[in-house]
Amino acid sequence: MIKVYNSQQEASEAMAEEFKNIANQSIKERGRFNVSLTGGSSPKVLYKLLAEKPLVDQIPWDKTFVFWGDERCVPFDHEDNNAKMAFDLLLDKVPLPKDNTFRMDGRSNPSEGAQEYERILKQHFKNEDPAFDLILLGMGGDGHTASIFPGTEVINEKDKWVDTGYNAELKSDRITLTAPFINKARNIFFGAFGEGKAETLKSVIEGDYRPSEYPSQLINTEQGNLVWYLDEPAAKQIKH
Ligand SMILES: O=C1O[C@H](COP(=O)(O)O)[C@@H](O)[C@H](O)[C@H]1O
Repeated sequence: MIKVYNSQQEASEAMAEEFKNIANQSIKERGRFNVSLTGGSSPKVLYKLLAEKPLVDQIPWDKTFVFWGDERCVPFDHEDNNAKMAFDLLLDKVPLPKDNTFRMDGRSNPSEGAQEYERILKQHFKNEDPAFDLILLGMGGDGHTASIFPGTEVINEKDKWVDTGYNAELKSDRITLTAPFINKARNIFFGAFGEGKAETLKSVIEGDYRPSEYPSQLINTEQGNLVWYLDEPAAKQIKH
């Protein structure tokens, strides 16, 4: 489903409302809310909104478990660290127990970091279907999502839940959830804002299936809801 709003602010308000609904529904049905966060620019307004009243008081943070969809292999206090951004804008401002957060760490060895994160996920989901209640994703201007970049090996991964990624432009190692694991989620929100995303969005949503060029095309939930939250400038080249 594609939802288009006048601005990133309006789209983020709608995402925040749905985030709250999914959190409460998940806790009602399964006792906890498992969410995977994204980095980049697209979730920043959403994170701020979730930390503000009234929403902050409407989410049962003590039953919320926070993971990440991808991470850059940089120290936690580095300005490019995805988890740091989420802590700064959201997680440090809400009553979320610190033990309920699970950061990726690939600083010393990305491959070992990916294996370790898969072990953490398997332990967390050992008594239930390994499906996130909600995964937040962004889409880069090159069509990547999480840290699944064009032309990289992780695009073809079928079995692992977590793998290494590589950003050739920045020459930086990454850790990322794989597309098959992301696709198990009950809900996936893709946020993309600004005119700079318009052309790539058209290729991803309406173009031929070429996932090695546009890895975001790999994302397609098996059993859940996939919603694109866009602003008008990002959506200007697609039918909606
Ligand atoms: O490198 C990354 O980029 C994507 C997209 O970011 P955006 O700034 O274009 O929204 C992001 O989803 C991912 O978490 C991040 O590591």
